Amino acid sequence: MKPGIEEIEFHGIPALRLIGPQGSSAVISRLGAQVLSWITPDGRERLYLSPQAVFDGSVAIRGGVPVCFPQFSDRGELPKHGLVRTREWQVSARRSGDDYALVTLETSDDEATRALWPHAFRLELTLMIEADRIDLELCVVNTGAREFEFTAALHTYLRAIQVEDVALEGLHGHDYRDAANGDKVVRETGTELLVEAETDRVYRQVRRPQLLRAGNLSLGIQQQGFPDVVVWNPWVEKCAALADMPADGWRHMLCVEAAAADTVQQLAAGDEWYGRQTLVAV
Ligand SMILES: O=P(O)(O)OC[C@H]1O[C@@H](O)[C@H](O)[C@@H](O)[C@@H]1O
Repeated sequence: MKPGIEEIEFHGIPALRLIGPQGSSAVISRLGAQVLSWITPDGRERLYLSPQAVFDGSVAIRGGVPVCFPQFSDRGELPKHGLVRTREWQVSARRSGDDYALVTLETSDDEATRALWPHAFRLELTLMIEADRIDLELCVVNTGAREFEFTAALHTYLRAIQVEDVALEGLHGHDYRDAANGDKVVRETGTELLVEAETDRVYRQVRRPQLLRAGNLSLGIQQQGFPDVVVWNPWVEKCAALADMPADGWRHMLCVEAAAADTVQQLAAGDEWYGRQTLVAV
């Protein structure tokens, strides 16, 4: 099948399916511009989407790649992870060629966002699929007359058969803020990160790619523009407290997020900022 783009309903909401080369595909919803599925040519789903996720816009969809902006997590006065996860985005570009398909969705400030955050902005989220990879790019445009500050993330939920069998390489030597341990700042001394308990870390100023080794679901992960990498798994107890996760959900996911979480970004009036995350099946 030639690469292309189809309008579909996914769990009852409008979405786009990108057909990539060699049987690959991805789904992105207009709600939150959230990538909800990525299937590689081997037929495997690479993203985690909770079977109890809610799709009515009352809360963010649990899984895939939520877009966090203009605030990461609860590090500020705004709702957790910002304002755009439950917004309807518009499709502003779509194209495909022999070896790729690409869509861009966008959203901008309105009365509801300005009531909470008094700034004018436009966000564009571009998803491109090729045979063995997806690229996600978040573009932030300051359309107002004053500089603003923001934090942001592509909050990627990677699927794991069993998270206890996963090892994440590439973070050695970086400092991280350990949100699961009183926000202590710790230097990573291990060559691989194993998930053996609740994990909620912001690795700072990461310039190397990571390798997620997980049996035959291994992935290369790379980012540009985003300075930090967040690694999150709620483990048993915190997962049990999440209404939209099944009891064993923690076992089948690991969030490896491209983020500007601890490094606040400043954007002058009229300027644009770009952050990207690339996932490659290896
Ligand atoms: O439940 P939410 O709002 O999707 O957030 C999930 C998690 O997102 C992670 O990025 C944060 O580091 C965690 O602290 C947080 O719990």
